[in-house]
Amino acid sequence: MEKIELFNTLPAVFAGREDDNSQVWLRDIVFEKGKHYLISAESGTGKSSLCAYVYGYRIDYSGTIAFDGRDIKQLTVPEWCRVRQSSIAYLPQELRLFPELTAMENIQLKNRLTHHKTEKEIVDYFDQLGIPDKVDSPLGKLSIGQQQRVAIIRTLCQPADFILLDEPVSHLDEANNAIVARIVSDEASRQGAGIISTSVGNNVKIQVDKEFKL
Ligand SMILES: Nc1ncnc2c1ncn2[C@@H]1O[C@H](COP(=O)(O)OP(=O)(O)OP(=O)(O)O)[C@@H](O)[C@H]1O
Repeated sequence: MEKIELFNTLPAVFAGREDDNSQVWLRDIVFEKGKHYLISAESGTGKSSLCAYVYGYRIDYSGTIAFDGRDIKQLTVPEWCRVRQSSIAYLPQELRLFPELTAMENIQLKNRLTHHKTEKEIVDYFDQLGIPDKVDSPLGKLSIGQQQRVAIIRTLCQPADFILLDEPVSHLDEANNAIVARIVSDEASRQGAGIISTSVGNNVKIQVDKEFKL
């Protein structure tokens, strides 16, 4: 997938609103593979909704979202499966991890489907992110910031044209933010992938090609 486009898109919940100040809603914009886009906004302005639309979780919007010119509301279930297997890697804001499984088991749920990383590469990520002792810990016993790092590793265990990160460092300190920025941009460069990240202020410190205010 080379590009994701939005044409005059607006969440249904905002219907009737002019949205003059938004650089995303009710505008025509394009996200190109290989570039980093930051979507910054206040709480409640629709960052997570936008991510859910692009990942196909929700369709409660007007206007059109297109992958390489194709309206995504027309995609079939097998096409959505392919998108999620090989085109878009997604870090949801609410992480969507399983508390009763270990950190590694959570990641392997994804990686066993994609075979994208070796176990050693995954353990290396735990080391780099400062949680080497948490590999076999039940996820529910990790702090929220540690859980966020596990979810980031899981996101990287997926081939992608676009890496979609919904508030990826909201629970992390500056040092871990910098580490996440490095490993995400390394992975994006390896694959030539684009990055779309959202932020309410604490944005991941990856050089931005274009910022949109929601
Ligand atoms: N599943 C949903 N279905 C319909 N409307 C929703 C849904 N989730 C959120 N909304 C509404 O969409 C609007 C934007 O919410 P959203 O979660 O996208 O904002 P956000 O910018 O990500 O906020 P935050 O920074 O607090 O996470 C809110 O008015 C919210 O009530």
